[in-house]
Amino acid sequence: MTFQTDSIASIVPSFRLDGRIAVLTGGAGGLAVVLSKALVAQGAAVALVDLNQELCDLAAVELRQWAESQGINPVPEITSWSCNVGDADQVKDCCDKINVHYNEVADLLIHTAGFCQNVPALEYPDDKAAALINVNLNGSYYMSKYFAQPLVAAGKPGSIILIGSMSGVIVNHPQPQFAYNASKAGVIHLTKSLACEWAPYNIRVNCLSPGYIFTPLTQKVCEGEGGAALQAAWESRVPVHRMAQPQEFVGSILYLASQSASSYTTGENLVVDGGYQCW
Ligand SMILES: NC(=O)c1ccc[n+]([C@@H]2O[C@H](COP(=O)([O-])OP(=O)(O)OC[C@H]3O[C@@H](n4cnc5c(N)ncnc54)[C@H](O)[C@@H]3O)[C@@H](O)[C@H]2O)c1
Ligand SMILES: OC[C@@H](O)C(O)[C@H](O)CO
Repeated sequence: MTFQTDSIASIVPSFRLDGRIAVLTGGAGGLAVVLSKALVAQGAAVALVDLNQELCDLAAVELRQWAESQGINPVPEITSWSCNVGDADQVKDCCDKINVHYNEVADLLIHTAGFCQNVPALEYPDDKAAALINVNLNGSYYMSKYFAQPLVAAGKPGSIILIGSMSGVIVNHPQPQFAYNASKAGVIHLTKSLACEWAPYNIRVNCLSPGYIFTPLTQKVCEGEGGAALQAAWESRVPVHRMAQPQEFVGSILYLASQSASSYTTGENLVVDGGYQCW
């Protein structure tokens, strides 16, 4: 493959996503609500997918209103879909319906759906731990597989961004969460495995692994009993001494989504954690 370097456009990548169709799971969640704005601002149509239909519908309405308020014209098509990502049949059905609706195969998957539980391993009910691993790890596989199959059939390139966590490379302290940590370590290695299998189809698969972010996932812990002390303990272990805001992940997502900026990036786990894993 030869690359031109005779114009600015052939050297400086574009982060525009015009014409792309993005499937954004966990679409009603704290990280996705901000990422969805960035996707729409860059010109992508967005299909929000979440277990919580009501909140997902509301997120779609609010996203459209936000885009209009920002003068984005035309507003790319925004839709809302209900799906349990831990159920393979539901995932296949949802991916198929999105492609039929847009009359085109979606080519960008950002998979944020997932959850965390703090339970000591010796006391964790087996079915509860298995259910978490099913959603976080198997769900990442189901979404990737049923997103990729139609792309391969259509011979269209695409980009998959799975959301791991720094918990996939370190063990958080002091809260116990072995099932979450193991599920996220699995997501990171799933990323590498799929990247190798799907490179021949021009489908790049990468993982973004955040540190602690202020979203409903952490807010319910930080605002509960003993939450302030826990947050202080977390922040004392972060070199930048604070938690992140969701918008601090937009740059990484746009980089991994852009076919020109990250054309040679696949199988990567991008850890964005304020330096947590350095200490
Ligand atoms: N918040 C953090 O500190 C943090 C740090 C690292 C990684 N992460 C990861 O980032 C992702 C997004 O987290 P967030 O902070 O936005 O959490 P969040 O709780 O705000 O959002 C998660 C969303 O996923 C949805 N969801 C959960 N289970 C689902 C299922 N079975 N099917 C479909 N949707 C489901 C929820 O309804 C929710 O809308 C998660 O994968 C999380 O593990 C979060
Ligand atoms: O490690 C950061 C996140 O994955 C998450 O916020 C945390 O582990 C929840 O306890």
